[in-house]
Amino acid sequence: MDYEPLLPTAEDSAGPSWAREDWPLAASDELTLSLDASGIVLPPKSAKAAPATALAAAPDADAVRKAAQDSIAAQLLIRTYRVRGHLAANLDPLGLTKRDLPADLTPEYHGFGPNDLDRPVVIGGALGLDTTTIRELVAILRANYCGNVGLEYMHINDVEERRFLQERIEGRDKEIQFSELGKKAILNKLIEAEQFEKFLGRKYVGTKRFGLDGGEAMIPAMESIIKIGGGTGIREIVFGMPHRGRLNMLGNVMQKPFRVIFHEFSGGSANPDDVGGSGDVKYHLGTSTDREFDGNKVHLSLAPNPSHLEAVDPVVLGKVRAQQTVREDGDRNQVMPVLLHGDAAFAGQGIVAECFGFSGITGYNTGGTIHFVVNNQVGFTTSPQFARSSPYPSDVAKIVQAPIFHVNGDDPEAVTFATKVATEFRQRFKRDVVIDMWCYRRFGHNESDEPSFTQPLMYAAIAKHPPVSEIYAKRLRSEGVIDDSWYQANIDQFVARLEGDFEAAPGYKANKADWFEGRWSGLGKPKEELSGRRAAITGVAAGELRTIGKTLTTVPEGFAVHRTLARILDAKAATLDAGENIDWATAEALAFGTLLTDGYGVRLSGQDSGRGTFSQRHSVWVSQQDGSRYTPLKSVGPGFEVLDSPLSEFGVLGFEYGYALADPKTLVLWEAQFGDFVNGAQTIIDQFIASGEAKWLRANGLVMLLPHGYEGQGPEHSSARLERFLQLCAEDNMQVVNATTPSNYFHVLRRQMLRDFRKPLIMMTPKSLLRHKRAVSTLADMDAGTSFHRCLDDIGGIPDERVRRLVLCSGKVYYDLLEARDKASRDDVYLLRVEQLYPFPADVIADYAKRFTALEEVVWCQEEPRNAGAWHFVARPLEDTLGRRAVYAGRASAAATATGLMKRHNAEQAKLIAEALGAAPSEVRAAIRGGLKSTQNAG
Ligand SMILES: Cc1ncc(C[n+]2csc(CCOP(=O)(O)OP(=O)(O)O)c2C)c(N)n1
Repeated sequence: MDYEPLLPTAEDSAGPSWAREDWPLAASDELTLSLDASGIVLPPKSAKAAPATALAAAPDADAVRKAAQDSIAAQLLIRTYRVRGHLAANLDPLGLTKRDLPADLTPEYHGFGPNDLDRPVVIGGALGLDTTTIRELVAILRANYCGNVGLEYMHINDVEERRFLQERIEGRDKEIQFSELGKKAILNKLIEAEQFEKFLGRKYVGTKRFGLDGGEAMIPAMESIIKIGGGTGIREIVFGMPHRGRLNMLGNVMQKPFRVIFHEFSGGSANPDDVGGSGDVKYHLGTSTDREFDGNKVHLSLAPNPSHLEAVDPVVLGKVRAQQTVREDGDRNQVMPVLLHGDAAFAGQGIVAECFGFSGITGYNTGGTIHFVVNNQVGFTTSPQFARSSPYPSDVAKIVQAPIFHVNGDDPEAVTFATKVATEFRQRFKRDVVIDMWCYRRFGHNESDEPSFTQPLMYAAIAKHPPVSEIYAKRLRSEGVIDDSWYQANIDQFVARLEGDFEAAPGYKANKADWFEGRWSGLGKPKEELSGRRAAITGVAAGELRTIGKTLTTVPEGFAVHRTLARILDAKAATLDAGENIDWATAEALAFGTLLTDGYGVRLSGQDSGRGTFSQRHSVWVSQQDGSRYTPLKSVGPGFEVLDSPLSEFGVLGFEYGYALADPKTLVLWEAQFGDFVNGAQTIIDQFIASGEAKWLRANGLVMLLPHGYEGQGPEHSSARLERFLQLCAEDNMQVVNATTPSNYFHVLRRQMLRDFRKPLIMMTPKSLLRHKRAVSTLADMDAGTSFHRCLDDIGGIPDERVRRLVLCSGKVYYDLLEARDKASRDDVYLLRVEQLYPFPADVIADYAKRFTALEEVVWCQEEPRNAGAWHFVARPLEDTLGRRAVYAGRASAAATATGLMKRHNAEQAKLIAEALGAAPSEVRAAIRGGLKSTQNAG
């Protein structure tokens, strides 16, 4: 700090004073000032009248006036400290950050000169005082707001929340006081944190570990969250964190055996060798454990994560939400998310804001997250002034009015205190809270990186700076809490334990992987081959389907359903009665309803998913009279939720992936508004959905519904980028389906739950087919004994021996081909629909090809451009399967996914259909001319 302490007092020179460990305040300490939502100081409910002492001595008008002026100015001074005191807090352990004392925190600014400091001033109960002097007031405020903790909370609207925080920090004698036992526990955790890093540094010289050195106070802080959380009802915490200090967290908080960590340092795996997968670097791995404090057992899990900073945040939140549902923790008191962050990532990554945005939303709220920022004041080589536009890395948290504790990481008691109050706040108000721990990074970004190229001054200061454990041990020695031998014995004991584990590490052998336990027990890896049938009998007796259909089409007595919806429901009821012309939305609802009656949960989330972007789903009805909502599927089973999500892809998809991680017994679906928007969530797709099982042995049954199809709606409403998903397919990691019938959709959704394994399902879903006359199914197609088909027959009844041209396709283009083929009365063309693209159904295709003895040509037809769609994915397997190369019929390669011009779209579509059917060049030209004339949507 480069300013002189104000008005030094005995209390000031003794260092910052803070709240006592045994909070809450005694009744007599209660604050009597309150603030309304606008932050205006209101008279306290129980405020005593201004004490006679201040005024009695000066009964004349001038004195009364002066006393009133003093009181008003003193109140403003108090308020200024509450709002801005944190700006003068002592936060930087290195003392390098220039934090000038704001002028409005001085008494002079509020009109108090040197001669006014010792006059009694009435403050009406603020800070627990009726009367004080300005000298004393400033000393208290400085101790409360400008010590080693700075609190930002005056941006919070809620009076109760502000009062709660004020009560914990404001007033005379608010010193942080830990018992001797508590102090020793804190020091012991610091010793463990520090010695663990040093040990790794000695044994694995130059190996990356992203050490916590400089930020060791994070470890006792985490312990404090678990302890206080456990005492307030928490039974489970899901942690998400980046690389920094992760190994330390794994060993010292999550109790991952050190010998396993050392085994990994030597290139080994924590899992048995035969379990498969790619494995991941040791500082991305997760684990789980049970800890007990004060007799309270808390289950802890640390989610595995990729390098992509903050990407795990929504995954953790989704996991927590699922666990809260599974535990029936409706008030969200038992399961809590804790997210740790680096300062640069917290300020820079947009997903952080998306996650804050979830905190108050039905369907995504997790009852508040504790955010802990390891603010080492540098991001790789980048200094804060280049990394953010705000004074702190934590300003993003203000979008939800979260309180923010800034705390000096060299004062572990202050850090522990802040986490304690933060945990209490979360538990009391079920809202997000942030702890921004200022610290430093003793070495480079990793242990072989040279930091002084870019941070010479900081690293010169760090070289001279003692570790936090030494600073704290010195303090405890001076307080008489420990002596040298205690300190050294604790270090020796811990290092000896590490040595023992180090010796044992080479002999470590994993028994079994932990991925099919708890709620996952009974599930496992698929037993059938990748190319095999892997079916489940997903059909349901027509009678049962009709019963569910009845609920789906019955309007409750007195509910004012929209007129058009009433007509839709009548039509739907008629199709169900007839058992014919079942459309997509009905098939989907029947799949959901039957899963609910089977005892599974169903959670569908996406933008406007309740009604459906294309007005097709109507899973939530809104009363036209009073706006109330009715969700028919909830009457089928309480485990149904359909959510109109926030307008986010990255965050919401991550959340749903996390939900599905925790609950394999709920069909979790995320729906993109149009498939095109899915690339906003690319990190979740690449880093979690496609590769999570291979890296971390965590299966996942998430379904992605991606509206896809070329209908002339332009470059951003046509393609869900099927090709990108197919490129990611390998090692049986997920399933990609582009179904053409409602019944196949019904089956694939049910199959997702009814098999004894879970794999993500990527579904290209229809837009125009939602109302296409031929894209309908019968109840018989879904009746008992039926199941999903990986390929679907030609419905034209063409005799096998006449087939000379086999046209394979997937998705909507089938119906265009069908129409054109029928119009041309071609009986030599067989249209084979590949409904599931991955795992590729080579066996089924081979069986079909065998039937066609007169076959001359095989064609792959797609409506996507040549550099997109399935072509590059299927070309080689088709050749391998059929022994001949397929001819391509589709759009030319293109930079934009689709044209925005309807005429051009129609011409392109007509051309590719004509080519697929083997039309003569003149016929193709005619088709193009026909397409160019048409402004109607032909696709
Ligand atoms: C999304 C993303 N972009 C870039 C990187 C590369 N990267 C790894 S660590 C790091 C700096 C992170 O700084 P900070 O968040 O302050 O954490 P620290 O390493 O200082 O603890 C960067 C840029 C990454 N891992 N993730």
